[in-house]
Amino acid sequence: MPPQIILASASPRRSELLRQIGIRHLIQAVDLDESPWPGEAALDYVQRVAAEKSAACWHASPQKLPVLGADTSVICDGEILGKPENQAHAQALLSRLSGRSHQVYSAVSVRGDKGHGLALSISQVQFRALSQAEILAYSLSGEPEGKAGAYAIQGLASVFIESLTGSFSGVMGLPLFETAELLAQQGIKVIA
Ligand SMILES: Cc1cn([C@H]2C[C@H](O)[C@@H](COP(=O)(O)OP(=O)(O)OP(=O)(O)O)O2)c(=O)[nH]c1=O
Repeated sequence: MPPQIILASASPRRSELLRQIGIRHLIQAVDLDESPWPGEAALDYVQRVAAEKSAACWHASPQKLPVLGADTSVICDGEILGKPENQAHAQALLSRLSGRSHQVYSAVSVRGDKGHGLALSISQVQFRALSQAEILAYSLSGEPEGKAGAYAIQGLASVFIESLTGSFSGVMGLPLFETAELLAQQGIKVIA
């Protein structure tokens, strides 16, 4: 069966989530400067970066398949936490999240012959208090690497999460409700 879309992302989580809903895709990751602009609000930032990822791939792509780009950011006290640079940074990020709630913003952008669609998913995640031993062990597990906020809801960190309001798939990197709506705009149906 031929691919239905191009996924403009190096994230294995996004590919896994697309597979979960049966969307056949090629992977063509794009390399962008993902730094926030000075004074840029987090809500604007995630949407801009998702749109830039799909645009870069769409303009470079010879196959005229719809292109999907996404961006996921963890926001604590209005600040974008980003991915950990090393284990010490991962521990610092986890200490910030311990015993409190934060937001996860996930934006999806789909471009195709039928135009451009952009959607945003906002989730609220409550972490229980983490001990120093847990923060250390988790940072050594390798799981924080490459993950916004230094944790993976789909992994071991699930035991830190007291509650989630919003979208599990959105926190993991690709909100599937919004994704299905954007794909439908391009004539791609997930179910019937
Ligand atoms: C919060 C959270 C994030 N993540 C991941 C999803 C994304 O891969 C990553 C956020 O970084 P992104 O910059 O959104 O994506 P990426 O760099 O992995 O891939 P690309 O830019 O090529 O699209 O964090 C999880 O896997 N689980 C989680 O619980």
